[in-house]
Amino acid sequence: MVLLPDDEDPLPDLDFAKDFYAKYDAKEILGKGASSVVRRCVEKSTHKEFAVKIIDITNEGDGSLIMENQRLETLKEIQILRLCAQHPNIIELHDSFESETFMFLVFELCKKGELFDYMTEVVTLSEKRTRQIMRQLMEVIAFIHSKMIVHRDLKPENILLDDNFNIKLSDFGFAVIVAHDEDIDTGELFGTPGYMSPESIKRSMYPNVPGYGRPADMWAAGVIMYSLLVGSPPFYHRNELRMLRMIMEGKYSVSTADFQDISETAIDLIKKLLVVDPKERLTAKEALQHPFLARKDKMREGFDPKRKFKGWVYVMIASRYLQISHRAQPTISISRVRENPYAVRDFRKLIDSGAFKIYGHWVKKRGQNRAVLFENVLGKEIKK
Ligand SMILES: Nc1ncnc2c1ncn2[C@@H]1O[C@H](COP(=O)(O)OP(=O)(O)OP(=O)(O)O)[C@@H](O)[C@H]1O
Repeated sequence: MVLLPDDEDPLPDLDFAKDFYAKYDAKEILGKGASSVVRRCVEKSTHKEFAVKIIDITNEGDGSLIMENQRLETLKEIQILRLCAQHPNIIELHDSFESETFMFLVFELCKKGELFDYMTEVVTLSEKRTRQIMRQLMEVIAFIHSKMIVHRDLKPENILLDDNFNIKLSDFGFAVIVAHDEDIDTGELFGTPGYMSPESIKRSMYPNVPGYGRPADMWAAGVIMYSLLVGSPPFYHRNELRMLRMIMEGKYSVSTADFQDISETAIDLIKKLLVVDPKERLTAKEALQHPFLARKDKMREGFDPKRKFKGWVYVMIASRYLQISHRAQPTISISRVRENPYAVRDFRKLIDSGAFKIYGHWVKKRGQNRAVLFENVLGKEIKK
């Protein structure tokens, strides 16, 4: 057993992993999965950093019982990752090793971690930032779907970010290759409840409904887009069965205070992704043509004095407008804030970021306004 000074988790014995140790130095733990540990590692020949996913394929510490399923699933994941190797927004599998008891998958290192953590940190993303992420996500989906690969577990936890905040789709553990869009007809539920499509849930409940396929990924993309803009998922209920029912019925809201600052174009794309009938749902190629994603954000260009002068004129006009509108802004009355603090933009941001810091991003549920929590405290104080 090998132990690094900074963690308690043992590294696989040298004997079990000599091929890996011959090429790499294992470093600190980056994260853990259900049956895997991910560590930073350094390639000895190039001194380049990578992330190695070490999967234990035994269910006895001594390696006596090989979990053949785990091994076969990992081999299938490797095969799919190799098929996707050319895409810049898919995590690159650099190397892989198999010993009697462990499998080692060496991936490019994504230092910025998961999109999920980034969302928890920033609460909500601007439309511009959402557009950048969703465009990359749709390009990746269009790419894998052109190869008839269905990811089946798209969610912010499986989207890693590189140093430049480009997305890297990871975790192809549930991915399958299909021939047609109704090919996945297993009664077993795959994926993560909040991101599951209505058709995959129905398939698991009723044996005589059709199977599902690529559109299931587009549903998950809709859930991700909603969560990026709003900061909470569209479908949530503490009772999981109720949540699954909400998904099957496509019951979500785009009319709460959360949507006050969100453009019609963005809402329109969400609505066209979160369509219950998979045949009516946008494909990734179609989504890329949607005005929200097709819109070009201004790029930095070379110096142009005429444009620069024009820019200054706009700045002057805008600052004058801001001065006027600032003066004209209604003062926020205490009674208005007491009545509904969540309706006041600045308070909304404050409540959101406070709630996120304390509870994490699951706290905000559909139908539950976080202002209620705020009001309760305030109410009690007033009564005193
Ligand atoms: N290439 C990478 N670069 C940086 N961090 C990574 C990389 N791959 C995984 N991680 C980190 O390691 C953690 C565990 O990864 P892993 O893929 O094993 O997780 P998981 O998807 O939660 O597990 P499971 O495979 O059981 O579903 C992730 O949460 C992520 O933060």
